[in-house]
Amino acid sequence: MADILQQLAATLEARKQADPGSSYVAQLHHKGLNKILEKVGEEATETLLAAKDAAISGKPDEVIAETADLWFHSLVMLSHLNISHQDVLNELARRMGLSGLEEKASRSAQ
Ligand SMILES: N=c1c2ncn([C@@H]3O[C@H](COP(=O)(O)OP(=O)(O)OP(=O)(O)O)[C@@H](O)[C@H]3O)c2ncn1[C@@H]1O[C@H](COP(=O)(O)O)[C@@H](O)[C@H]1O
Repeated sequence: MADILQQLAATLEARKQADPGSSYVAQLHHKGLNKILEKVGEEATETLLAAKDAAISGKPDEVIAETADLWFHSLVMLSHLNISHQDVLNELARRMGLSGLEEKASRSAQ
């Protein structure tokens, strides 16, 4: 999993210098942050619609494909902002073993 993210992130970084005529990722960078955010929002909506459908049909294919689209466009967003995907993985690692309920309670106690 981390390997795939690593490989994809390296490709996304390289595509910043690529020709928008021959690369979808270069095209997104060329169009700018607003276009990238539009795609993230669009893919998030498509993911939740696919999840609702999957809950009814029991078929996971569409929700898997839409989640991949969402993760991919989120990685493009991070790359555009020069934020490493590794920082997100580190944040998830930091949270390992920290109960979401405990974390929420510690916030409201502050
Ligand atoms: N993982 C992906 C990936 N997932 C989804 N997509 C593209 O994301 C787009 C999703 O947009 P939509 O489904 O909304 O389709 P659309 O209607 O064509 O999009 P818009 O016109 O609305 O922008 C499609 O064009 C998909 O092909 C991806 N494009 C690229 N990658 C990875 O990025 C690498 C670099 O891609 P290029 O920059 O194109 O070489 C590839 O080798 C892949 O590893």
